[in-house]
Amino acid sequence: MSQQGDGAATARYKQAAAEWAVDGFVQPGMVVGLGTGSTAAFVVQRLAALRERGRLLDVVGVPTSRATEALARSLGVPVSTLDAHPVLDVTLDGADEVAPDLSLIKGGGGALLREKIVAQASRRVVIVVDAGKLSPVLGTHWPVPVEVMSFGWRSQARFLESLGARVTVRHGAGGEPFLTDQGNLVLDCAFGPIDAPEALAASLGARAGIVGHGLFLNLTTDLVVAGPKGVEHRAR
Ligand SMILES: O=C(CO)[C@H](O)[C@H](O)COP(=O)(O)O
Repeated sequence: MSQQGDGAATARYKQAAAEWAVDGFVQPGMVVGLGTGSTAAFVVQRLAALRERGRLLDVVGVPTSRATEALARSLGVPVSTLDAHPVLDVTLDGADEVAPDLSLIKGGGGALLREKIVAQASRRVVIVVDAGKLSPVLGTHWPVPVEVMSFGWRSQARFLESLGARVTVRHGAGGEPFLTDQGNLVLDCAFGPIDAPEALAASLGARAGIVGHGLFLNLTTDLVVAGPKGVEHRAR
C-alpha cells in the first residue's frame, strides 16, 4: 500500500534518507529496531552493505514484522527479539504521513502494532521518509489504520464510524482480508484532517477489541526527510 506511489524519484529519496539515517544514528554495538515497508527495507540494505565493508558487525536488529525479519536474515543482518533486548538504542522506521510536530500516521504495511511496541521501547525513534509524506495536518492524505480482533470486528467498525470515519476493511493483493502478523484485521479509517489526534487516540485506545492504531503521537525523536533539495534532519 503506498500513498504517493513508488516512482523512481520517490524510491531514490527513500533510499537517500535511509542511508543518511543509518550513517548518522547507528553506532557500533547498538541494538536497532527495524521498521517495516520500502523505506525500512533501504535501512536494512544499508546495514547489510556496511557489514560487507566490515562496519557495524556487532549491530543487532529487532524487526517489527516477519517481512523485515526475513529481509534482514536474507541479507545477513543479525536479528534478535524485544524480549532479549527490552530497551533498544534506536529504531529506524518509515511513516505514511508526518505532521509538523513529527506526529505520524503509520501502518500502511500493516505492522503498526509491532512498530509502536518497538518504538515505545526505543531511546530514540528516527523516522525516515521522502518529502511526499509531509502533511500540514494528520489525516489529510492517509487513513488511520486500526487493528482489530476478528471477534466482533463489525462492532468496532460501527464504533469507528460513530467517531466520524469512513471505514474500509483492508484486503491483500489476492483479494482476501489482510491479516496482521498477529492474525488481526486492519480497518482503514478515513477521518479527513484530524483536529484533535490526542483525543482520537484516547478513544481508540479505550475500546476493547481495538488492539492498535496508526496514530504515533509524541514518539518521534528525529525525522530524516529526503526530497529534491537533498536530505534534511529535524529533531523534536
Ligand atoms: O508504517 C509502515 C508499515 O506498517 C510503513 O513505515 C509505512 O507504511 C511507510 O511505508 P513505505 O516506507 O513503504 O512508504
